[in-house]
Amino acid sequence: LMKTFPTIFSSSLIQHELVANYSHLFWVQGSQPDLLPYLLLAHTDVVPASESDGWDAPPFSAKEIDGFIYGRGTIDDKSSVMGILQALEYLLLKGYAPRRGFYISLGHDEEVMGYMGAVNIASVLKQRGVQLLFVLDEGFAVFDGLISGLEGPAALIGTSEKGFATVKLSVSMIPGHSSMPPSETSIGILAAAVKRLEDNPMPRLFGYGPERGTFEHLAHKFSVPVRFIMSNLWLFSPLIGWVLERKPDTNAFVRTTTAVTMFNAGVKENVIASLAEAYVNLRIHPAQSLQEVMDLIQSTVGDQRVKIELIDGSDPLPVSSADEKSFGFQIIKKTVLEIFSTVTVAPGICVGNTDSRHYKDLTSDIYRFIPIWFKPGDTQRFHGINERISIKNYEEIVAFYFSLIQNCDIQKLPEPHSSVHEL
Ligand SMILES: CCCCCCCC/C=C\CCCCCCCC(=O)NCC(=O)O
Ligand SMILES: [Zn+2]
Ligand SMILES: [Zn+2]
Repeated sequence: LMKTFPTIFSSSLIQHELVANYSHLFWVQGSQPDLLPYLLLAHTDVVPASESDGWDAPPFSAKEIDGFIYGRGTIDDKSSVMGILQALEYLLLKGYAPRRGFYISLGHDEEVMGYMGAVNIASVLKQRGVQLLFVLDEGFAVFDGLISGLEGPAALIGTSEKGFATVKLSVSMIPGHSSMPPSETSIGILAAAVKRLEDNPMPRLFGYGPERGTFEHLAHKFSVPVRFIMSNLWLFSPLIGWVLERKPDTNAFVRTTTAVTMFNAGVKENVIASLAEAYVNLRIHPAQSLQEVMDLIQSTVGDQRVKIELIDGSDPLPVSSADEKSFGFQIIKKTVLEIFSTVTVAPGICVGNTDSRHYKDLTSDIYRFIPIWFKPGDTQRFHGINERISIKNYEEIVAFYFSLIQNCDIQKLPEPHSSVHEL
């Protein structure tokens, strides 16, 4: 970073510090100290990737194919790390000095919950008495063609994020010779418990959380018969929920999702396994609590031999403002529309978790959005194979932050236009 962005690291306007050895915190001084600062967030770590899973290019090669850069992290979250810094480097080179000061925080362990990076940066800022106007992190994006009937792309700005639970299920039994097996093994008991969880998804809750506002915002962009349905969610929520749950990416809006992500058991082919363990990762719909989810897991597993432990978890996050007076939301929206004039901007509930949740004591307004385009098939690239970003889209991301930083320099939002009736 120091080699690529020399102006940032030598600017007298910028203080840079390392937190918890590997996370970066930048303070960009504004000329008007009375303006409340904001925070741009991203992270430098990535989830693992293995070429043998079927990548078209080695996952750490950043190889360009047909206008796309392939590599783990190109979506999550290097485009944002580099986009923010590239935009700031350009601005400084042009002689720009912001009026409103801002922080840039780059965590190093977001994919393992941010307990070292984001947690320590948030605590440093808290000790310094910092209050933030808003926080902008990764999370949601521009979605194009993911919901049938929706005309044109939609930029969803995450005004909240789902809660989560990581639950360990385990079954222990006395090991023995595989030639004299008991009628049930630890592996069989655990597999049956896991299957019951997969066969009995958490209840459909579409319409009971902030996702309702998303679809109300988007209603006018649906083709005519669907528009009527979307405009009457009080009546049609069950029907829409039923349609959305058919695809994994839209099912995430509908309910608490249940993903069995790890399963380990056995040490040798002729020994009855003494221990079988599985990890289940759930993302909690805003209309449910962590405790309610734990109770449902208990009753669905319904077998005292399966030990159920909550390893980590949190309730869904508070909902940030998205009205006409919301500085952060309106500035992000304005900036999106400057870059992509044809998209519809709407608030949404981010289906994954982000470092931004660790900053909730420093601000009441947290937004999750990077202007990355997701077309059909692209959501599977997130933590999956062939993660990639188009060079054009990367330029748009840089342009987005370049513009956003300048747009934040206004003192306050212009007054909303009064209607004739109000006059
Ligand atoms: C017009 C509406 C279409 C909506 C389709 C939404 C599909 C959502 C697809 C992708 C977004 C996924 C966001 C996840 C961001 C989380 C970042 C992350 O990996 N955090 C770690 C973690 O959650 O474990
Ligand atoms: Zn991420
Ligand atoms: Zn991630």
